[in-house]
Amino acid sequence: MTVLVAFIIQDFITKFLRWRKMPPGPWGIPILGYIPFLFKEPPYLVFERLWEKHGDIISVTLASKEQVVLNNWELIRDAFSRPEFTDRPDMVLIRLASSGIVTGNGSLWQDNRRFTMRTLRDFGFGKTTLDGIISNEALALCDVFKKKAKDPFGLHYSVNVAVLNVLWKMTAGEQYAYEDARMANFIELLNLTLEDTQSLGLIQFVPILKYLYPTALQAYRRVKNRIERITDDFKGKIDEHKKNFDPDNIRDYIDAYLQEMKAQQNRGEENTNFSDLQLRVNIQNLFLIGCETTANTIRWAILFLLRNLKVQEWIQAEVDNVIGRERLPSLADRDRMPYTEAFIMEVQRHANVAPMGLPHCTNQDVEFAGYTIPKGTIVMGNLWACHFDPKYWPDPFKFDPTRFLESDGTLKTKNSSFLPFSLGKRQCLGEALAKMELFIFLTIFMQRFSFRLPEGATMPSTEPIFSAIVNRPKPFKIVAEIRT
Ligand code: HEM
Repeated sequence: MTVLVAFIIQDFITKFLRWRKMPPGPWGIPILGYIPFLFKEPPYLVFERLWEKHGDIISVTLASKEQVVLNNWELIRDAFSRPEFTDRPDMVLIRLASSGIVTGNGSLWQDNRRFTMRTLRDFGFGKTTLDGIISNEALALCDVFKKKAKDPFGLHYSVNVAVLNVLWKMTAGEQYAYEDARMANFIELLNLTLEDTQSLGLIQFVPILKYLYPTALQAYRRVKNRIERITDDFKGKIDEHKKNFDPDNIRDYIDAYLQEMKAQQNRGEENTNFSDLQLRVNIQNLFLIGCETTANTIRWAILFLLRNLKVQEWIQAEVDNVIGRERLPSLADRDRMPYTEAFIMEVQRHANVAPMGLPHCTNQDVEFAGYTIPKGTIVMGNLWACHFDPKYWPDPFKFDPTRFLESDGTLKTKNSSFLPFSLGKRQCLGEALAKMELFIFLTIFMQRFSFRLPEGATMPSTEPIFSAIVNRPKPFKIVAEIRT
C-alpha cells in the first residue's frame, strides 16, 4: 500500500513538473492519465470538448506518454513543417505495421518517401497517363452498377475492388476481376484488420495492458497476424518481378524499387535503406492507408449525393456541359468544372475521412507556441476541428459546396482551414492520386447514373463509424438509375 501511495505521489510530482511547461489540458486520473476518457467515443469528439475549454493547443497525459493536440490549421502547419515534429510515435498499431513509408522514421522513412514520391509521379501521379487506369476501374464499377438494374445494392465490396485495383496496377502491374477469390480474401483481410484496430483501445499507449484485457489481446493478435499476411502476400509478386525483370521496361513500383536496389549495389553502397523486406512493408503501408481513405471518400460522396438531389443535378449539368455523355473525363476538365470540384472538397471537409490525421511525434525537446514540448510527445493535428471551425466555415455542419466557390462561380483558390491530406513534411503522399480518383470516379458515375434512395429506405445518416484512423459511413443501399 505504501509503495502504491509513494508511486502515485511520484507520478503526480513528475506530471506536475512537466505540466507547468506544457499546453493546458485536463488532469485525468493517477497512472493512466486521460486514457479512460479517450476511448468511450471517437477522440475528435472528446477533443472538441477539450478544445472549447482549453483552446487551440492542448495536452493530455496518456499513462507515461504526453500527447499534444493542435486544433487550428496554422498551428498544424507550423508544427508539421518543422523537422522536430516528423517522427511517428512508438504506438502498438504503428509498430504492427512495421517501419514503412507511413510508419517509419529518420533516414529510412525519408529515403523511401522521396523514392516513392518520385516513382509514383513517373508512373503518372498528377499526369494524364493514370487517367486511363482509373477510368477503366470506374467503368468496370459502372458495369457492376448496371447489372443491379433497379435493385438496391450496397457499395461496400465493389468500391473497394475498384480502388484496390488502381493500387495493384501501380504497384504490381495487376488487376483483378470482381469475382476473383484472391481479391475477396484480400478485401476481407483489410476490412477485418481495420475493424479490429479500434478494439486495441488503450493498449495502443500501454501495450502491457493487453494481458489484462482478453478482448484487446485477441484483437492485437488478429491484427498482427493479418498485417503479416498482407505483407507476405506481396512476397510472391516481388519474386515474380525479379524473374521477369527487364531494366529497359520498368512496369511498376516493384520494378522501379528493384532497379534502385541494383543501382545501389552497383555503386557499392552499404547500409542502404532499401531492401526486399522494406519494399514489402512499403507496399503494405500504401495499401493500408490508400485503400480505405479513398474508398470511403467515394462512399461519402455518393451518400451526400443521395441527401442532396439538387446538388446531384448541378453536377450532372456541369458534366453534360463540359464533358458530354460520350467521351471519358480527363484531368484537364477539372479547371472547367468548379462546382464538381467544390462538391468533392465539401465532401472531404464534411466527411473527415481521417479526422485526426496520423500521429506525429517530437524527436527532440522543442519550443513551440510558447510551450516546451518534450522529446517523445505524441502530436496530433485535429483535422476535424479545422474542418468545423466556425471562424472559417459559417454554419459548419451544413453541407454546402458553394462555400468553396467565389461569388462569380469560380473555385476559391485559398481555403486556409481545409487540410484533408494534412500538411507539412508528412503530408499525404497519395494526395494527387486520390484527387484524380475522386474526380474521375464521380464524373464517370454522373455521366451515366442518377443515384437514388431505394423506395421506403430511410435516408442514410452523416454520423460516421469511426475506426482507429478512418471515418466510414454506416452501410447504406442505393439504386443507380441509368440516365437517359
Ligand atoms: C481521399 C483519400 C486520402 C486521404 C483523405 C488521405 C489522408 C492522409 C492523411 C491525413 C495522412 C497523414 C499525414 C500526416 O501524418 O500528417 C496521410 C498520409 C499518407 N497517405 Fe494519404 N490519404 C488519402 C489517400 C492516399 C492514397 C491513395 C495513398 C497512396 C496510394 C496515400 C498515401 C499516404 C502515405 C504514404 C502517407 C504517409 C506519408 C508519410 O508518413 O510521409 N494516401 N494521408
